[in-house]
Amino acid sequence: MTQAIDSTLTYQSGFGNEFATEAIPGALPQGRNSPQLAPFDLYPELLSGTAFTAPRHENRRSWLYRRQPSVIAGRYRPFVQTLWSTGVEGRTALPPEPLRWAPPAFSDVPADFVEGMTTLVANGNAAMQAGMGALMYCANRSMEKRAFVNHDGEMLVVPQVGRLLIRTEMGVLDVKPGEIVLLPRGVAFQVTLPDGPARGYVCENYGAMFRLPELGPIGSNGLANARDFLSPVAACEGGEAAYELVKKSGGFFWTAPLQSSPFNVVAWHGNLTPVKYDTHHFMTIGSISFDHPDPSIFTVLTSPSDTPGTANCDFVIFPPRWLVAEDTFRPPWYHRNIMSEFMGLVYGQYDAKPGGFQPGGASLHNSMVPHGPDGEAFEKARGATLVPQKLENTLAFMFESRYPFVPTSTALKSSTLDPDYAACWEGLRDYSKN
Ligand SMILES: O=C(O)Cc1cc(O)ccc1O
Ligand SMILES: [Fe+2]
Repeated sequence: MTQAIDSTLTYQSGFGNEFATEAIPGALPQGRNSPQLAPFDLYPELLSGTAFTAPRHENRRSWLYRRQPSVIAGRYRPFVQTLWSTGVEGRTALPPEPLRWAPPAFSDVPADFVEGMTTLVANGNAAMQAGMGALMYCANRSMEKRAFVNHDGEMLVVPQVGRLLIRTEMGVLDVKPGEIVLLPRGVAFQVTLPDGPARGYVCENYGAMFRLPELGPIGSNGLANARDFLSPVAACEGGEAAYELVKKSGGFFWTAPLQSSPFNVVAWHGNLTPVKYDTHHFMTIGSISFDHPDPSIFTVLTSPSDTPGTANCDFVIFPPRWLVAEDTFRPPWYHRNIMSEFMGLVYGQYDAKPGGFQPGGASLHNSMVPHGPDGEAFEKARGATLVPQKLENTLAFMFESRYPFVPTSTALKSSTLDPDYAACWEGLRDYSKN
């Protein structure tokens, strides 16, 4: 009952499609979901990602046909993971100024994807299904016979260093820097590191599931196209190997022994599935006349809140693109935003911060905190000859949320916190006095 995993994995394309996939032909019941006896005596199990009664266009669920139901597990005991915190823990007095972190160093202490996770900033409350955490992982070993399930939110993973081979209940995904992967709430997964140490960013989204943004006047194509999202095919793991199941629930971590693999789904159908997306497929839109547009044109995925147009979280990328705007200050403007901005850099340079913002680093510009291009970027842009210019080999991103982020005490105490970030704007002198 095993489907081989190799570097040429098969995927199904589309976002939110009704998929149907069988590791063994005939494993899906036809014309019904839960027959008295399912093919091969598999157990039908429903995974609901939205309320049963969610509107049809938002409703997400999948039927899994598995060798044993996921309720089979030993007793749960507490599991220690103190760096991965959830939501806003108490009040932290935070100066209303920008913050920036250098990339976290790889350590020799063995850590897998779960052990190597650290929350930098978070907002909201997982139990209230609002808000999100922005985390970074630094992993140097695979999750050997360990599976992880997150009850608190879906996980949007943005690898920055190293490939991730992610086995999920629905199948296997191979993800590298430049790609992203979205792991639904409650789906078991296991991360192995085929190329050695890995580092990256995670949005742990406690709120409504990420979806593609509306395109409005852009029309029916563009930005992230639905067909470029790839979902795994069913890949049941064979054998009776024992596993450890680690769960995160209500901000607490638990561990339970499993007698056999939780990746025992032989077939599944439905529209709730992990997906990966290669950001190179993003159809970027920008100004071909004048003025710097709002960064919402770079939205890949959005998690809405109850207020229209005011996201729980927007996932926004700054990919390679041409700058052609005339009579325009081309980098981002100086601004204050009611939305809160957490940023990371996967590779290359970010045009507003040519120095100081390093790949693997992070920045936080919270609600109403003034920010914009650093002195170097400003000087370059105000004097630039405005010929068409291509920004190449660059990928920055933003988790933008309506809820201000609270940094964790770990993040505030970290040696990676830049004590001198504000200095990057010191050179912005008053030119009007000339
Ligand atoms: O602050 C930032 O660097 C992110 C950002 C980019 C942009 O082009 C416009 C607004 C904005 O917040
Ligand atoms: Fe900004």
